[in-house]
Amino acid sequence: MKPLLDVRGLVTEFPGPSGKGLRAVDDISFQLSRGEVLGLVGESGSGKSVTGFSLMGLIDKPGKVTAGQILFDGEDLVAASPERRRGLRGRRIAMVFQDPMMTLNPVLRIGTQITESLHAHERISRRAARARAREALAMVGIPSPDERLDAYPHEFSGGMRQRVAIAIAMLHQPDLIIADEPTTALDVTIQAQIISEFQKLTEEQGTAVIWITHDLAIVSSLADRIAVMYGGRIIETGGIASVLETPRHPYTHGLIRSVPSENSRGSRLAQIPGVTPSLARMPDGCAFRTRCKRATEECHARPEQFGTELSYHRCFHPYEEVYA
Ligand SMILES: Nc1ncnc2c1ncn2[C@@H]1O[C@H](COP(=O)(O)OP(=O)(O)OP(=O)(O)O)[C@@H](O)[C@H]1O
Repeated sequence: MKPLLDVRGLVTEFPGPSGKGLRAVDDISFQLSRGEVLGLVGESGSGKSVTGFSLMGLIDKPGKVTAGQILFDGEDLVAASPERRRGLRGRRIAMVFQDPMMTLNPVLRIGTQITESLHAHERISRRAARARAREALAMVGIPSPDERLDAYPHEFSGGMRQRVAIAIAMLHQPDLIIADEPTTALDVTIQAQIISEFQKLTEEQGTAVIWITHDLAIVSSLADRIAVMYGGRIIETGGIASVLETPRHPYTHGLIRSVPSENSRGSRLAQIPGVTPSLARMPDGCAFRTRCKRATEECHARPEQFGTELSYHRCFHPYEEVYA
């Protein structure tokens, strides 16, 4: 069956100091089926968010997608007009951000924001839109939804604001939601509630999800597959159990073995020893070679992708050698 999303050789660049484009996303390819959940993980700066924004068509100038295709239900979004992309955004592809205020307007009542979002894509009466808005808030567990429709975003707690942002993302039953660390800024108990409710909703509606996170514990509990990013590249991808149990790339192995540092809210931020090179200084060949204790001469050449598209790794060294 045709995948819902088929990303082929995607490159997103920002201008570097010397005028040369720096690749924040560097030739990535992956597929996603309907209803499937892909965990996109990697250290800070590895290109996860830029991947999400590229898929949404939200890369701000002078950044740009410079190569590749994003086939969404067979249609190449890279080649699509800005109007077409706007028409898909929020309706068939939605995004939930770490900060719900990226979605919410601070000066508009929540009910108005939800009904405006409905009117943007549907012909619907004011009365019906208000009823839908009430249902949307109830669906994400907002108590007394009728009264809360008239509240402003600042009258909600951080967790409740994120629930509202999720309600807006789910409003048109999109085929795909890109969730960019939506719970990282929340307390751990609230995180767990929101993750499980989000998972329930997306499962019920058959929504495919790209869940962007530093936290391997989160992806292990909700993703079907995982793609591991480093230096803008996907260096390993596969089924969640096989990658987490038998990682094939030393970077993935390092992420799994690293003692995660916790932010003040208790989110686990994956970080392995050594400094991630800046985009301008990303080594050629295997990007990870400057931090890899197994690196040899051959790692200076760029590794070829091998294995099938859904399960490949880009380390030259045989598994036994890497983990000996
Ligand atoms: N607007 C921009 N202009 C220039 N460079 C950018 C811009 N946005 C992102 N980058 C660069 O792209 C690279 C990837 O950033 P990205 O935000 O995707 O990382 P990430 O993996 O999501 O990290 P984090 O988990 O910390 O959010 C970084 O080197 C970042 O500095």
